[in-house]
Amino acid sequence: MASVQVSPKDEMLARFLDAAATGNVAKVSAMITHSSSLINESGENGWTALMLGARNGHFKVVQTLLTNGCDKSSVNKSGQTAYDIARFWGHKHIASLLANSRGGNSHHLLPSSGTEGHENYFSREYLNRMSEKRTDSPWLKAKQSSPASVYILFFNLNPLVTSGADGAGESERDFKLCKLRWGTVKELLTKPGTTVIFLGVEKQVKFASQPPVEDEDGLTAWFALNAEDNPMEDLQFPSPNCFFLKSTFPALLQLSSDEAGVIAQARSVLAWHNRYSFCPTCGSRTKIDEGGYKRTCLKEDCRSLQGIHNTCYPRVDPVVIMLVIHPDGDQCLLGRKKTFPVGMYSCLAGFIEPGEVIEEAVRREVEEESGIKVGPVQYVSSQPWPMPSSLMIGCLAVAESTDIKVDENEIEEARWFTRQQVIDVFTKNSKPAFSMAPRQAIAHQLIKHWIGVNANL
Ligand SMILES: NC(=O)c1ccc[n+]([C@@H]2O[C@H](COP(=O)([O-])OP(=O)(O)OC[C@H]3O[C@@H](n4cnc5c(N)ncnc54)[C@H](O)[C@@H]3O)[C@@H](O)[C@H]2O)c1
Ligand SMILES: [Mg+2]
Ligand SMILES: [Mg+2]
Ligand SMILES: [Mg+2]
Ligand SMILES: [Zn+2]
Repeated sequence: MASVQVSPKDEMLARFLDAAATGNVAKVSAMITHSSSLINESGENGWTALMLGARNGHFKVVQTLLTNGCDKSSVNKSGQTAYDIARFWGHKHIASLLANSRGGNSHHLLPSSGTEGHENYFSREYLNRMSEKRTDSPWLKAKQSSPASVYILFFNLNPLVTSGADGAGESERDFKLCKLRWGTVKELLTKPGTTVIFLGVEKQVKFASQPPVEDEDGLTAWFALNAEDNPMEDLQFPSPNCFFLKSTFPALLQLSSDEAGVIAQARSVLAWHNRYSFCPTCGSRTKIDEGGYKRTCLKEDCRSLQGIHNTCYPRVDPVVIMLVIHPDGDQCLLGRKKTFPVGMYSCLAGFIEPGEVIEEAVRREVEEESGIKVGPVQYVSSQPWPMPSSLMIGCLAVAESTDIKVDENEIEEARWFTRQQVIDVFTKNSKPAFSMAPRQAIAHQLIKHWIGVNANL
């Protein structure tokens, strides 16, 4: 009996399809490098390598084929695409990968809701900054000595606060800013190491504790002071319960929303003065201008006096912080730094570099820290983080790969957590898989946003 002749071409195709069906990524990759036309060839019943990889749940095979330009739209003799097959067999993240790479769009994994209504801790603008008044010296001078003006005091960049809750641990307390009057701080204002900045005027509502003193123009100005030496001995404080916060974190997270916003502004500007004592261009002495919003070099021929220079103004360091969503849409990537409390995981974050847009910074930082490649990025909300002057730019992002490889210099571990594990942490349903950053951190709000929007929590 004559045996059926198999051509070398058919034999190669059979080996290629078998490699895809059994998840042999190395072989698939090697064969398409050697013979690129194989990639879209079909065998029995019109099944391509992509369909076989999708059928058997081989994510990396599918990914390799897609990366090498495989046609995702081909159908088998039953009219199914690789995407249909992956869905039918329940390989959700392969289906997502295929769906996303159809036209390269995985935006459907991102919530379509707007970002209005997001208010993060440290974000509330309680004061009207009135920047136009910063150059109005007579107005500023009058406001400084007005009995209606409010002073908040810092020592070592820690605010003077009062706390009602006796005996409670520092982290559970509700701190309130001590609002001082000119009469109390006027001696301090004359001391050489004291920095004073104008914060703005109260928008409308006054703090209940504030005495009803008003200026003629009806504007209550706020100033912030940073003292170089501990001012406690020299000053008479209105309440014996006033004290300077000892630690910045987490104590600064225990203020009311109104006061946290004022602290974000004041602490960042004061920290800038504290750390930029001399002209960054020539090293000479500087003087403080514009209500504390500018430092001008005192050396006449300094280059920083020619034109406008960012070295003269308070700095803000933009940081991207992102919740990365798995291609299956049902998991998110969280990491932990060595310094985190045991069991705590949070969003990845990193400073934006010069010449970089937000989206690219998200992609670079995620890949640097976790090895994950990121596709679409969606802005959600932002948060000033006055330690000393970051602006956290909160985003959701969709991963295009899933294998984690952490940069151990930056983070200790990164993991995918399922939506259910995250929900369990929020609802305290069962033994949680991890602990969350505090609610005042934008990381917490980003995670909640993802869960809330997708799971109607
Ligand atoms: N609010 C939140 O929920 C939240 C969450 C995570 C991180 N953060 C803050 O985000 C910031 C950045 O995150 P990261 O540390 O992961 O960044 P990162 O991943 O970029 O790594 C930090 C390193 O970047 C370098 N760097 C570059 N520019 C810098 C700059 N302007 N200031 C300081 N270091 C700079 C330093 O070597 C530093 O060690 C941190 O300050 C952190 O406090 C806030
Ligand atoms: Mg980093
Ligand atoms: Mg980082
Ligand atoms: Mg970085
Ligand atoms: Zn100079």
